[in-house]
Amino acid sequence: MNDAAQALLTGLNEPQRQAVEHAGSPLLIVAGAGSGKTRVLTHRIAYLLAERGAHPGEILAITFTNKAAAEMRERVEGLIGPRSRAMWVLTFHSACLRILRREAHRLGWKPSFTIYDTDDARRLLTQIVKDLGLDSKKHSPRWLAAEISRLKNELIGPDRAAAAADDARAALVADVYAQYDERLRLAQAVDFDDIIGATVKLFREFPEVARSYRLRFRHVMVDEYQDTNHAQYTLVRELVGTGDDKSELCVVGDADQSIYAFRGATIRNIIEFERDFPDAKTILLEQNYRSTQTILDAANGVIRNNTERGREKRLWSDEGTGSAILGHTGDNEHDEAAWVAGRIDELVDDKETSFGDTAIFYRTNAQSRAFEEVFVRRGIPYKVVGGVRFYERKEVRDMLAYLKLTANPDDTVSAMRVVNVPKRGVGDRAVAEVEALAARLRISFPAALHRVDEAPGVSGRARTGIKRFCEIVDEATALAGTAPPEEVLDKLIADTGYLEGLEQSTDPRDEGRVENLQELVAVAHEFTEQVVRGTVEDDEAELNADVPSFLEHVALVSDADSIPDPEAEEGGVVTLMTLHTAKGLEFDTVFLTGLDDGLFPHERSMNKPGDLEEERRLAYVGLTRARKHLHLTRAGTRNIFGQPEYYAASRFLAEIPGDLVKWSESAPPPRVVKSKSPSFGQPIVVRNAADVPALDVGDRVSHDKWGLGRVVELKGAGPRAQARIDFGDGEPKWVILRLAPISKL
Ligand SMILES: Nc1ncnc2c1ncn2[C@@H]1O[C@H](COP(=O)(O)OP(=O)(O)OP(=O)(O)O)[C@@H](O)[C@H]1O
Ligand SMILES: [Mg+2]
Repeated sequence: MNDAAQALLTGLNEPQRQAVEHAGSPLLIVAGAGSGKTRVLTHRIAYLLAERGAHPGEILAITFTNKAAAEMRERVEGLIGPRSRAMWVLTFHSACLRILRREAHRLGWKPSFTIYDTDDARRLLTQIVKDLGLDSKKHSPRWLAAEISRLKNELIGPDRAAAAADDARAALVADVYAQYDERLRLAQAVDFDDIIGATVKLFREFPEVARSYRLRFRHVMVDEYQDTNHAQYTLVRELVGTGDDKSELCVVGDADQSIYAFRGATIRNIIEFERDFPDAKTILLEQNYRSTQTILDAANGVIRNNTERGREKRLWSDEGTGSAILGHTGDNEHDEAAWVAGRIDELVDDKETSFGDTAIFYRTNAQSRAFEEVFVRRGIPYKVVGGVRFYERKEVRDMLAYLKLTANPDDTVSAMRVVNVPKRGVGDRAVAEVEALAARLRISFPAALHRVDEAPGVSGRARTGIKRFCEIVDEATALAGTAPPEEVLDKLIADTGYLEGLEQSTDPRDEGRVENLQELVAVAHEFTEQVVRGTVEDDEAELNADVPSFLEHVALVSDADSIPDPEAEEGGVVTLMTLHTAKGLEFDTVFLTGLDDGLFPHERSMNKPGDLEEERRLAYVGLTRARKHLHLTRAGTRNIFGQPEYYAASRFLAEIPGDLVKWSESAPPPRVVKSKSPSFGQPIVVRNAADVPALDVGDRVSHDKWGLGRVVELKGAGPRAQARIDFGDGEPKWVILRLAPISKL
């Protein structure tokens, strides 16, 4: 064995080493949390290259979140250097998208097809419910979306759904499903579930295509295998194959951490791996390297109560007993949050932890608010993962809808969204007329907008508005052919008059909206730069600094991606997130909050044993994220619609051996409050193009919020002028001069 390979094996225990060295038959690694599953995957990748002569291009490693994929890429690069760039270390969705973009023509799609996210899909369903004359209260788009998603995750198409429908409800779902798919097709769009389903379809209908990918990816690896659904499982099977040319498969997972049943995940895939792949080998890992024995004992105490568990595992740790788990029952949710804040200050002051190594978990997003309030007051830097996410904000979505139209002229949902945004006199009636025209000509809605003259019922005012809309989109489309995405966005923001609208608004929230648009342009610019520098994940330079690549990048950004990099800021920031986003991550200090029965376990899960077990797995995931300091808190009383409601302690607490937890009597005394009040900034000003300050590189400027800075780079002119300014606090920031509250010194 060569030295590089040898070095990879040291620092692994015996079963881990076996897993890394195993060759040939399919390999399953089942093991509890923190036992090094992900570590085995990354070392295996490096070992394949170092010892078994694999080429980076032959490796496909799949995981569930972009954050996890990025982390895996980083770890592999740490082991083997820049050669890792040619590897596909991706989420299921991005791997499939890459394949689909290349092969779309075989399925009769244009390569520029659009991705509809949850919100787009729901809008389309709302439209269909309306068109079919259904009662949207009885058949909510949300419910229909969930039903259709469930069918897609099972790889059941509209025809099969219709054939299998044995009651009126199922028949109705099948009907809507058929309509929905047809409209997606007309709009040249796919939803999230389709991304996987269509790739399976591609492989099944074109075996030679499947074979070409199989011959390319000789090694396929899947992390968090317990969370695969049927479609993803099938995809893996098709990709790996069963014949003589099959590739090597290695999956790792933990049945106790399966928490995505609502997306069709089934632990069947892990439990029956040996049946699905008859010559499979299974390796168990039992040593946990993450947590103290105390934390493990607590986690084991809880998960032991599940009946559906797959293989029995006995996790142990060498880290010693460590400190006791601390518990606190608040008087209400504010008291709970205050105790958490006090404890964080204490640990940070004692240098036991840093903000960046601290996480707060809760069952539902709404619980973050109480923590945010007290953190702001106490000056604890924090970041919420999830909630109203940047890409879900209205103004951001509006601009992305325009941008999508420049990439896909048939994108119906986007066109409907913004044809009258900002208002240009295109009312519901005009939209209905154009829709009728589209149906008559069998073309997409935006295509029909371009032929509005053939729709006699459209009023003169609406007609003018529609023509203006088409003009804006067409001009931006032309620009998109040659310019990077931020320029196209800039032009759209200017041409649509979106900013002027916000400027005239007296709604204080519109200030934030302007900032969000500015941020969006900055995101696009950053993307372009990364592509140019080659620091975006890059397979044979398929990502370009253009609108379609940018949209793809944006579409794939998931919650977990906004988790801050602890190195980014000294000491980092505390991360607040739901238990679902916490999987695979680890932190020195963890607060598992809201342990009130009815909240966690959630009351919806209490009547079905299967659902309760899923909640318990969620608790297990939460508990096992902690390395050293674990805290369990509850509010006892919570305000629900203004009324105090009393909650009993979560039943999971009773499952933790009592001697492991030290419950506090009262909150630690409040500490000196650091001043850091939320800023309610200046009213926004959108400058006329003529008033944009003339700047040169090197000029000193003052920004209302960020203070003094120096210009390091300039681009664009007139209304689109941007400057990159170094405020001396990390990466220089890009600002749009027309928007930024900036003056030259
Ligand atoms: N043999 C080992 N020697 C030292 N550290 C190890 C070893 N194996 C794993 N670790 C460390 O233990 C921690 C947990 O490992 P890893 O994240 O790979 O576990 P996991 O099984 O994937 O956990 P999860 O189930 O939560 O995803 C990591 O910090 C990892 O570097
Ligand atoms: Mg892992």
